[in-house]
Amino acid sequence: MIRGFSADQVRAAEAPLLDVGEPLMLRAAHSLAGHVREQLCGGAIGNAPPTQRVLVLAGSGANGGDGLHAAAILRRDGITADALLTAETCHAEGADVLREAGGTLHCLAELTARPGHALEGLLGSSDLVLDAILGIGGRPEVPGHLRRLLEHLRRAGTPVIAVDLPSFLDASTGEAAQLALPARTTVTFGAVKAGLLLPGGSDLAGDLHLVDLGLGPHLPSRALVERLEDEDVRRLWPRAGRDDSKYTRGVVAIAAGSTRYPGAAVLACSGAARAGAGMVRCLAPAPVLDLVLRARPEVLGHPVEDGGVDLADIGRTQALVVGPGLPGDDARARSCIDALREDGQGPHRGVIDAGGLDALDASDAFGADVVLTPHRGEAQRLARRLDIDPELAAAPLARALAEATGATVLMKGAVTVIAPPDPEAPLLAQDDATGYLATAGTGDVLAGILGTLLAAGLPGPRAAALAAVLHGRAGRAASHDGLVPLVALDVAERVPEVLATILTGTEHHSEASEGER
Ligand SMILES: NC(=O)C1=CN([C@@H]2O[C@H](COP(=O)(O)OP(=O)(O)OC[C@H]3O[C@@H](n4cnc5c(N)ncnc54)[C@H](OP(=O)(O)O)[C@@H]3O)[C@@H](O)[C@H]2O)[C@@H](O)CC1
Ligand SMILES: Nc1ncnc2c1ncn2[C@@H]1O[C@H](COP(=O)(O)OP(=O)(O)O)[C@@H](O)[C@H]1O
Ligand SMILES: [K+]
Repeated sequence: MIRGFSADQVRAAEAPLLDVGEPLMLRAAHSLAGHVREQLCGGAIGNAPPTQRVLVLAGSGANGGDGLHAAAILRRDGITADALLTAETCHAEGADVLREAGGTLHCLAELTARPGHALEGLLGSSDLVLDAILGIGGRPEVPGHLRRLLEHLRRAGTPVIAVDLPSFLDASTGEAAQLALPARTTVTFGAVKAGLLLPGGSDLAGDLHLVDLGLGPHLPSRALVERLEDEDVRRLWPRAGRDDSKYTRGVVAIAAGSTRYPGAAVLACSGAARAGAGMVRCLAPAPVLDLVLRARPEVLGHPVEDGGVDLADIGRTQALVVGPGLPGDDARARSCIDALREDGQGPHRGVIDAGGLDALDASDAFGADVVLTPHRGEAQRLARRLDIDPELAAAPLARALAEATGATVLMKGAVTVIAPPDPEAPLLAQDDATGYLATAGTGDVLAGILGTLLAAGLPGPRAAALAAVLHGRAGRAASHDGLVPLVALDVAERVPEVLATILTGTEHHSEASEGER
């Protein structure tokens, strides 16, 4: 598990080490320089091709200091590293050691004041840029004098390593300035910053590489944000045992599909079946069931008429999925929501998606094992009805909806954010997907996968994060790692193979960490 902390939490954890004189900046700089060497020449010191040049963009604070120290270390290893100072002041000790090591410190204000293209010339001769303009003290706004620099680097596509975090990113919330530089890798010090895991920061960070500075014992036991990795999937995934029956493994009932959107039922039932439900029931009008059973003969069909469903009639069910392909006024939406409510007949675990979300009102209250799965538009519509500011960013919007409904909220997007109803519990943020998942019907598949995990008895927030991992990875597999388009049913069909890869640990996975996840 990757655990993300706020800027204040990181500063508080660093304080006792700095008080006793631990050389944290030097340690950070050595690890950073090591990483740069690895990028340039596979880790062999003194072996860098002499033509490759590193340029450190150094701001006024300690983040700039990390970059300047790292440049000096690289120089001492025979790698050409210089600095471009982006502010009026810079980290004095870092500047001294880089000068002593033979490096040049260019000044941005001077270069831009010169006639001609001195700045572009310097940038054009750099093979790798270290972004050390701002660290955890940075605000997500770009001052005017830095625009030309950032615009040029974005256009040129020069590889960037972010020092601690991409500059102009809020370390705690993930909010980023539009011109912030996307990094190939982020080398982050002491602890992963929460903003690197959330929408905004996660889009900029590239591969995460955590440098252990010994902060572990000083970090709070609760992180702000968590992210599941393969080892977590291996730990949490429900396995079938010798004593299991289809009922003990979990029965999921899915109220989905209508005359207008019949395919949604096929997709949701396929997601549920492929994720390993003991049994999938589908509650839908007869023509929809006909379609579902042609695609998935293993599903049990429960025909419904206009008047909704009597759940007491359908037999044992551990989780209920309601909403894919339902108009908000479909009678199944209200009867299933009533069952899922804290004061309802149960089951008290399930998924409310799509049309189900549009049928919710302010009086509906749930427990944490009910998961709402809105995309941004659905979340905003629901927020308006619940008197919540619909313009909030994804994470605070998910938090507010969870608090208002008592349910877990899974907010869809390139980064999927999951808010448990307990405001003190960490958010979960998964970034496993591909833009090719932005195609009709993939959300229906996700609802089915999640329904199966809830039916197996997993707690709402964990089930939601696991479903997001599986769904994102299946999307990646179906699109050949983001190379070719996919259709929603492909995503369901790829779930078993992706799961097998994760459970057997046969795929290279995130390199985040030198110990402190
Ligand atoms: N502490 C430790 O033990 C260790 C810390 N380490 C390193 O320290 C880093 C934190 O350093 P830091 O606190 O000096 O903050 P940093 O982000 O470099 O600069 C903040 C300055 O920038 C300014 N500023 C802010 N936003 C701005 C904007 N949009 N545009 C322009 N300016 C802006 C702001 O000025 P203000 O405007 O607020 O007066 C302030 O002066 C951390 O990320 C890690 O790399 C490592 O060495 C390991 C050990
Ligand atoms: N740009 C993107 N990158 C990665 N995943 C995405 C992107 N856009 C959407 N997704 C994912 O695709 C799914 C789309 O769900 P949804 O919008 O409900 O689709 P539908 O209602 O058509 O089934 C969600 O799981 C979402 O996280
Ligand atoms: K930085």
